Amino acid sequence: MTSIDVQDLTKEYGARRAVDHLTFRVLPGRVTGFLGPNGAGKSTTMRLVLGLDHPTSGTATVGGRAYAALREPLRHVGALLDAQAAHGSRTGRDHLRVLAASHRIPDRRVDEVLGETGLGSVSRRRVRTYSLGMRQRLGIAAALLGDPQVIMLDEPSNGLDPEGIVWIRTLLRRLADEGRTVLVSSHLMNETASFADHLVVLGRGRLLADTPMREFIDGRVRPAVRVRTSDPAALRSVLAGHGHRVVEHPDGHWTVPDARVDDIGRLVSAAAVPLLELAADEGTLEQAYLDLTAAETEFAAQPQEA
Ligand SMILES: Nc1ncnc2c1ncn2[C@@H]1O[C@H](COP(=O)(O)OP(=O)(O)OP(=O)(O)O)[C@@H](O)[C@H]1O
Repeated sequence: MTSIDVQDLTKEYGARRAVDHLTFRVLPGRVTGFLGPNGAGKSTTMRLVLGLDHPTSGTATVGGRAYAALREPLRHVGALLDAQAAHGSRTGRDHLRVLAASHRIPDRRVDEVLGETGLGSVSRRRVRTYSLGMRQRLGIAAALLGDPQVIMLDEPSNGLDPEGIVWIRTLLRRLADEGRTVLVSSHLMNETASFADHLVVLGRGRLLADTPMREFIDGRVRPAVRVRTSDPAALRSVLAGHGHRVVEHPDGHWTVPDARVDDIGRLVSAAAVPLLELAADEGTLEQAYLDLTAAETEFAAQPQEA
């Protein structure tokens, strides 16, 4: 089983502790979203896993071994940390061929990953002419080159167009379904919610959460019901009669906080109140995340004095 294991990991840069006694495990067969405010230590953790930096203390291993101890590491771990890493004067194809040659990976595989990442038609152009989205795709192609069991991507949706965002979502799901270990950092909550099964959340270098995504949301966002009626007086009366508060929105829909859709549905239909809409208002990852990280954000905007 090829997991990423981070054990009591600490990294200090001078007086600044970027990663602080961090312990978590990323398991195969699912996509783990890696979240945290700016400066929380996500990239540093990924760099430590890849042996690009040395921990002050603790360990980070892949399949039980330090990255530096892996022979032909691209065959074990594929990573995208910095989309600008490719040489601008090389073509995309040559960039991948150089990487492939260093790991005895056949050129055939270069063409496969170029096709898979949609870069086939631009593969003979120099990287310096690539858009940010194309560079991201090239970085992802490099990560996939060695057909690794473990994939780590730092902000892979960055610069991708809507079609690219759908593509990356499908790719991540497929990689997890193939039994690979997939760790993906992102600042985009809707995006992360669309592909992650599990979350690891950092704040100021420490672990804030390591839970399945559904539990993460349900544990922090209370259930509510969204409702719309053509008879507001009747709806208000039946809900108030059963002790429910309502929040009325300008577009005409109401929210009933701390309520379950089945209960509200029963009450309203028993009272024969006409309904135009009735739905469970499920919490979003964004709501849950902001609730958790409110105290951990180093660079929040300050309210302006009037
Ligand atoms: N090479 C370095 N030298 C000094 N400080 C560093 C270095 N790399 C990271 N840091 C500091 O460590 C902390 C964690 O940074 P890191 O880039 O890991 O956070 P992050 O969660 O990836 O942030 P972001 O979401 O903004 O990418 C920050 O305070 C950062 O300034």
